[in-house]
Amino acid sequence: MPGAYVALEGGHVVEARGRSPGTACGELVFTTAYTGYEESLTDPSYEEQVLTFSYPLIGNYGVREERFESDRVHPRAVVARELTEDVAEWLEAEGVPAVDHLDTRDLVGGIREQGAMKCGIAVGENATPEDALAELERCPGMSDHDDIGEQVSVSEHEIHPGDGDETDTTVALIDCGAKGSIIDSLVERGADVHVLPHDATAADVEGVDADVLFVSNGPGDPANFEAAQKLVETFVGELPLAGICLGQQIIARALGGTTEKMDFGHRGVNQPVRDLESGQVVMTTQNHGYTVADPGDLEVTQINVNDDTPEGLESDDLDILTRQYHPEANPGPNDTLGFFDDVLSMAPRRRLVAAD
Ligand SMILES: NC(=O)CC[C@H](N)C(=O)O
Repeated sequence: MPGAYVALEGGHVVEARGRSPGTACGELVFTTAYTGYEESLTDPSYEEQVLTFSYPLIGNYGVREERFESDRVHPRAVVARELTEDVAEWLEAEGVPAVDHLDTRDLVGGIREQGAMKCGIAVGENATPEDALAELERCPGMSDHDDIGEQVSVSEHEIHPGDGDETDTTVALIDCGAKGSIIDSLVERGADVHVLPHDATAADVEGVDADVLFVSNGPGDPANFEAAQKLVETFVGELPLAGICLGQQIIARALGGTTEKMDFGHRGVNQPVRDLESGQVVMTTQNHGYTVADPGDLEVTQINVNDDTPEGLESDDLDILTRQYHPEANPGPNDTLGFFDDVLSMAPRRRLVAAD
């Protein structure tokens, strides 16, 4: 596979070693996570992005399906300093182009200085720098993917019954590209989880008799999830609301807030977050390129220690609880798993049982 090229916005082309053939384009982003490559590569939030690993060796403990967060690889292409044979074979089987043996430090430095950028990739026997540039040329901007929810969401209602005999909570989870661990974290706590498509209607939510409306993580610009935002607007004050990452952004927008694109985002497993009430700092897993700029009617209760961006939003009056980071971890630390207990404690039926 002699030809392997990465064309960067501005026209600079970097030569690499081809590990999985094909052509692709996407938004070039990096994660600093040093483990959890299977979880990251199957996280639907990476749809339409090209994922660069800043940790130099990726694949050193193999590839196991039980660690996947969804049923396929989501980044359009993968870049690393060194990919093991296992990972290269997996990506080739999935039809996802991959390159290594390039200076990822330089690449990451460039993204930090210039921000996340478009890139084009061409890998194969006859691939040329011009092929990579042609990919770059045809690459849409992240916000132009207005059908991105369709690419990652379930198309039909799915039910995941809660663990244990008696369930006292039903969660309607709006699937904007949900990681499997979010569903598992709720099911493990006994909740029945009804996964609904990203464009579910109010009647769909009413049909499952939900105690909590939960908006999942997901890819792209939160402005492109109009249906989910409308659902939140419909149920605010009627049902407790919870959200993770894209879910936080959608809920903030529905409550009169705004979101904006960050320069290069937060992606990694050691992002420090401070709780403003307790002062406690916890380590979190993150993967986002947008942030809440104005929280609207919500209160900011947690912030990122590095740049003060909002990490937790709440409203006691309206029963709303959201996180910008990923409490479900996978990959990353389990410090914030208690979020799921806090979300379920907002459910009216749980409150009744707890009061008995
Ligand atoms: N993990 C996520 O939900 C990401 C949210 C959104 N796509 C962002 O990049 O900010």
